Amino acid sequence: MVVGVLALQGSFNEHIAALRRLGVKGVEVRKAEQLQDVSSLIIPGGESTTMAKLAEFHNLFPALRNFVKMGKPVWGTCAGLIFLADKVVGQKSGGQELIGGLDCTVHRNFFGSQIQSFEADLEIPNLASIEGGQGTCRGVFIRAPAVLEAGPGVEVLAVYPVPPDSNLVDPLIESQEGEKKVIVALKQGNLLGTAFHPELTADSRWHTFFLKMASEIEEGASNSIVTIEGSQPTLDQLERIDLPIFQ
Ligand SMILES: NC(=O)CC[C@H](N)C(=O)O
Repeated sequence: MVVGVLALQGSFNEHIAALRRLGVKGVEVRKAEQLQDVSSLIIPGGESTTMAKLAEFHNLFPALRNFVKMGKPVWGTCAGLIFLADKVVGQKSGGQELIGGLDCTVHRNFFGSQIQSFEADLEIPNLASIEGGQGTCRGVFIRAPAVLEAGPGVEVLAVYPVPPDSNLVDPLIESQEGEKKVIVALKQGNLLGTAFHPELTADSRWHTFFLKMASEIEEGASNSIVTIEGSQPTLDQLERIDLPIFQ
């Protein structure tokens, strides 16, 4: 399995570095034909309107949509999540092209502007039960989107409370205590979406989760994950690796 990382704009280098720390080779994807050489794809965070313009300029959308429709594993983080959503609100005037496929509505800048970026611990029971480790992960939210509603086929992997000053009328999830929440991580078949940036933390569980998901989807196929020769780290080594931003 070769993991492609859409490398038009945004945090593609950080995803490739996160994969490298797991001993997995990530390949930069900038052209439609390069999608034929990868079996899964990460769409990084960045700025979705700019990324969409670049994707349009390089005529990438038909190939990206086809990749999703073929059932290939795709993980969108932040702007990448916006790309994967079937419906987006809060777009710049004129909107932007989307890949679609993830049955949900995303608010593009739900948590506000750049200066309202924040970090928070997120409860991740499903992820922790599969990947082990503690029951929370650090969410780095940079001008982050949120999922306002999702279809029945969507598995919710993390939620976050709606800020009290939000003008959102009808969030999807209301807890027993009446607290309103939005979805910030979700999965539907071959598609994974996170509104935050796991590639900016030392916690590799979202990447290992995606790699497992991709392997499962590809099960039976002859190709397996391409590792960087001689660099497969032991768990012990992984713990000692320097962090890009947050521990
Ligand atoms: N960190 C991010 O990817 C921010 C995404 C941003 N809200 C957008 O519209 O594109």
